[in-house]
Amino acid sequence: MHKPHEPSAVREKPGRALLARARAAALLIATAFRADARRALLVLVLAPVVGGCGVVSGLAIRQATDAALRHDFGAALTAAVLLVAAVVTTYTAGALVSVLRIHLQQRVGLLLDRRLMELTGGIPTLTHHEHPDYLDRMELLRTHRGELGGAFGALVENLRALFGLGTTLALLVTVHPALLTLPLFALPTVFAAHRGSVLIGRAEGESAERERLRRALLELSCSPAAAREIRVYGLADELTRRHDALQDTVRRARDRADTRAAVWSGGGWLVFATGYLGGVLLSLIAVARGEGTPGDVVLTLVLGAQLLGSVSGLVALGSWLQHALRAAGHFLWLSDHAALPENSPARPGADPAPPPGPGAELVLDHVSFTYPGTRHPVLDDVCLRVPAGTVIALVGENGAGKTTLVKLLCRLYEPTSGTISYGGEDIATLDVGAWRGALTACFQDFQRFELTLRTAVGLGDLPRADVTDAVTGALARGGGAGLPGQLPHGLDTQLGPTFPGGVDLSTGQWQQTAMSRTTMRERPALLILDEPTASLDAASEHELFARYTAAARASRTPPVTVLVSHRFATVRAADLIVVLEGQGVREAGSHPELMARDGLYAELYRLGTRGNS
Ligand SMILES: Nc1ncnc2c1ncn2[C@@H]1O[C@H](COP(=O)(O)OP(=O)(O)OP(=O)(O)O)[C@@H](O)[C@H]1O
Repeated sequence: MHKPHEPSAVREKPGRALLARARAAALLIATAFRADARRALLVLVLAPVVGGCGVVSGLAIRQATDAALRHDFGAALTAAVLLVAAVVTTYTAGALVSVLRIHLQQRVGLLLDRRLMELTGGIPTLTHHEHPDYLDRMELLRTHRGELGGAFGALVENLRALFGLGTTLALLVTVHPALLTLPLFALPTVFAAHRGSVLIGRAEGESAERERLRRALLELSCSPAAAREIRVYGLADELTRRHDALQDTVRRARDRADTRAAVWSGGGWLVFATGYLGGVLLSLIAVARGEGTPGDVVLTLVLGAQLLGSVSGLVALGSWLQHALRAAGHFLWLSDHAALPENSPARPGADPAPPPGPGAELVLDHVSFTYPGTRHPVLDDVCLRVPAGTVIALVGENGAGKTTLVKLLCRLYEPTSGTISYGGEDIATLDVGAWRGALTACFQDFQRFELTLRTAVGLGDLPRADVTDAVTGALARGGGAGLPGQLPHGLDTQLGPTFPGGVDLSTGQWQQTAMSRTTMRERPALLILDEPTASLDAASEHELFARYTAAARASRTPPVTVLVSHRFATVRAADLIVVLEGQGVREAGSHPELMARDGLYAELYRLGTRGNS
């Protein structure tokens, strides 16, 4: 199992890093072309042109200097016109490149955001949420998401700077071949910047898990849901202390990396400054010996300064590019992860069958399940046969595995061994989307969708989400018939305090929207009710479940209804009661059968109803 203080697997193997960067660059260029092919092409052509303009300016300055010293007015004027043209092109084309770059950056960022939603939402099970690697990558992606958008811009700017550097060097050679060695003095600067960026990236990777925990504490402290308990238990200071401790370790690790990166960078610049000084001396000596013109000295000074600008620009841009490519690399990791066979909605090689229609038998055949990353099975060798139309209640102490069984039925996890079949078909071989479309479920920790009441209920059956009769029918079945009348704009009331004019509901009212959402699908094969009514009183819960089960039983194609509840007044009405204990089924039968057996159920029942007798 992953230990909190182990270095994260986010760290890259050096051999693979180059390939990963190349893939990331290809992803950015391809996304830019998908976003806007014409502008992407224009910016990729214009960027080198702008980069090369600096050299034209240098040539014009040399020409103007020598012509002025010769008192050649015509040649000096031509050089001046060339200089102005080069400067104007640099600024106008440069401005155009910047505008295009920003436009494309935004489009690329939006496309990648959208893809990110597809990737995270498209993984059919919840298993990936158990992987520390996945969580760490997501944390890094969240932190550096902004850089993803800017990544294409980093590529363009590097292209411009690289072209500028190349042409500057080509011209320096014409002054003195030895000046070609000048870039060698720039190499330590580039290496130092790369080294610094690697150190910073490594520190970020290694502290990603602590940073994720820090952020979780921050979110917890700001969460309205946690606000009451934080105050009642006086947790604010403790949360802040834990947050600060994590922040300190993260900051220390990152500060250490920043300092080491700065030392590398300073050393690199010192080497370059020495080379530049040597280059200028060389051209001065050449003029003193009559081997060059004063224009050459001016050119060396101008190009040397330009080289300095190009190299420093390239170094800064290079580290921008490194960060951007690293962010794109996290994105690619996620993309690869989502493409793994176990994360694919369809099993490889299988042609998923549609699920059998409602009104069929549900069978659990030797089902075992262990949560990923853990050792002990939560369910072990569970066998159950549930005929069509049965209302089955799952009972057991906290942690007995009731919700886990429900998650397996919804295919949010796959059994570690054994099969679950419906109508004779192993549900693992069915199309996962179609299987989920055939069931409906209300969970203990249901979602409070901050939408209009109509949509919050209607999205229980998306194709009919806007059909008023369908929504009001679902509200009636789900115990929320009175809700529209209690809200200022009826079905069209915006729910939730986040939105302007949004109305917050009581816990019971939120529960009614969730229960109503569950009844939007009219002919489900499987109806799952996993303690969604915990905050209703026992009598209301009993009445609601009685209504649900009566409607289910009256259907011509009755679903299997799976009920999880700790309330025995509700449970006793089920056709089949399954008591889970010690990873398996301890007892199963109807209420009279189990009471006659006088086993665990009878004991729990007596305990659960003692207060009511
Ligand atoms: N995502 C998870 N990763 C690892 N273990 C988990 C996970 N979810 C649940 N468990 C463990 O599985 C066991 C069964 O949990 P489950 O939620 O199924 O119990 P339950 O019977 O529904 O409990 P309750 O009545 O409290 O809702 C518990 O020991 C729990 O700690």
